[in-house]
Amino acid sequence: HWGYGEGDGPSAWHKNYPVAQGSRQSPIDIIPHQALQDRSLGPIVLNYDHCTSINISNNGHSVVVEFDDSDDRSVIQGGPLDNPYRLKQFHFHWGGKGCEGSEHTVDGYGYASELHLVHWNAVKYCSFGEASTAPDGLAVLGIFLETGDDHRWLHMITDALYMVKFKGSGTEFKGFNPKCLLPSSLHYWTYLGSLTTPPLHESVIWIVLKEPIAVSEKQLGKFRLLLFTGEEEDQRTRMENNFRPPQPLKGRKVRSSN
Ligand SMILES: NS(=O)(=O)c1cccc(NC(=O)NCCCCO)c1
Ligand SMILES: [Zn+2]
Repeated sequence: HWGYGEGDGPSAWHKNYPVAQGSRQSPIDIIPHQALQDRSLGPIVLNYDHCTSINISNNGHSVVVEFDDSDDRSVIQGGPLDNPYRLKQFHFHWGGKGCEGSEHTVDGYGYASELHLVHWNAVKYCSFGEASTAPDGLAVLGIFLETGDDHRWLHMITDALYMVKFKGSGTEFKGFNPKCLLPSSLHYWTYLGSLTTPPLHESVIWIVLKEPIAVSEKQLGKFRLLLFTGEEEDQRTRMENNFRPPQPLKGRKVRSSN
């Protein structure tokens, strides 16, 4: 199976997932000065009000909060999107120390972590699974986390992490609205890319917010108490550095909201 270690990490994924060397892989290094200012790009609109979080779990690659996606209560629309896309889950990628851990980089610089809010096109497709293989099937909102002051709401997640320490563990997690994790500005970069983990489907319209949110080193440290391994395994491997490095742009254009 795939992972982030020596033998099973990002440089080995192409063996089982040849699309790893495809033409629209993610993440990428975003170079702001090369992004195209596109005045036709409207604002991102997030309707997370009647948010329907269900559970939080450790899938052996990250910590994931899943949502009830049986209707259009929690959607993202506008910006580069032709339809509303339904919120399915969010998860994080992080490093082992300060300066690296995000998947996208900006002018070659990484952030300590990156939050991915994953949405699917329920107008055109019947399930997340079907959408995840379609070129316009998914929309992922990426938010950078930098170390600084305590984040006033992130504790709601970090306080639950001890309950999902082991791969395969999960617990109820109701009433969490991810709107509280957004920065003040919704200015963004957008480009066509892929899932950043196997199966690496080239099905994602990426929307990466320019403004990071601040979280404390203490809060980030709690993510590193999670394990890649299950309770029954004797090998206890700390969950950290679960990020894929930037992939070749291969001629793609990155657009910038104004
Ligand atoms: N990291 S990401 O590109 O936002 C992303 C979004 C949605 C799904 C995935 N990857 C997967 O679902 N991989 C399937 C296996 C993971 C759980 O075992 C990655
Ligand atoms: Zn992700």
